[in-house]
Amino acid sequence: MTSAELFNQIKAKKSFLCIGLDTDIQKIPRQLLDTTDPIFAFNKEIIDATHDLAVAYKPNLAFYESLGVNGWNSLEKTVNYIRYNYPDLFIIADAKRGDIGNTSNLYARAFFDAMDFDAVTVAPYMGEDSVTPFFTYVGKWVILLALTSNKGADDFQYMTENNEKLFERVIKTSAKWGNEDNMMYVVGATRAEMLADIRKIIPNHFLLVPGVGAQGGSLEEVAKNGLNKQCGLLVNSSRQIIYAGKDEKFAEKAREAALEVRDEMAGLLEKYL
Ligand SMILES: O=C(O)c1cc(=O)[nH]c(=O)n1[C@@H]1O[C@H](COP(=O)(O)O)[C@@H](O)[C@H]1O
Repeated sequence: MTSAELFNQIKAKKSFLCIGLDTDIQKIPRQLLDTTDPIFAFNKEIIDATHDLAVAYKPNLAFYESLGVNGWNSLEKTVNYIRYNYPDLFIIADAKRGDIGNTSNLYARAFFDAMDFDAVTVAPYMGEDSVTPFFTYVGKWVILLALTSNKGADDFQYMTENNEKLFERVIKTSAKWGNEDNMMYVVGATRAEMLADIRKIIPNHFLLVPGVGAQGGSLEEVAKNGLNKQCGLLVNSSRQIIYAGKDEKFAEKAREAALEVRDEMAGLLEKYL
């Protein structure tokens, strides 16, 4: 998918919402536990109830890998379900990978060939040859961690040399490895005050912004500082949406929560775009 195609979807849906499928076997409604694949059953209902309000879904791999081979099967079924039923949606493997080139090649094959994800989150620490193998798959994306939403972001990401913070250096250097149609950056919503500076370095790239909802980031702040002329934002919310309801009406409640976020996004697109 190109950035222009993504923007078309955003305009049509008046939404830049990415729903995080952080599906936790201990949090899903009990009645699903009797089905053959509770994780997939939960995801399917959430996706069916929200697909017209979101432009992307982001399964976080930890929730699937922690269940062993069954989790991996649920993940694959989820990706295929979205791909075949709602082909316009953008699917992100939140895997935070990256290794020596020879190994990154196989991570790329895993997410883009064995499975049909559109994008994978990648950690920048190992540098260029750990990232570029993902670009061999045309139409697929790397989403590089730049400034993360967690407290630990303070440990390294703000280190400064010659007036340049480490995350700014990561963005500046890595922007040369790819382009605006195969590379996005993660910037936490809890760090929205840095978005204006980040936009000076990469005015046109898409950003994946997690940290609204359960982590307390402000959607208004993110939009005000982060929107560009092609929207340029995918804002992720996981727990706030998928666990909005706990009983048999969980999918309906997830839709209500997603609708609330989508309506706010529609207003922000009108206000700032
Ligand atoms: O790469 C990510 O998606 C990510 C980066 C980051 O800086 N912060 C962050 O929360 N995430 C992920 O985004 C999701 C946030 O979930 P909620 O806090 O429940 O909305 C989780 O899957 C996190 O792993």
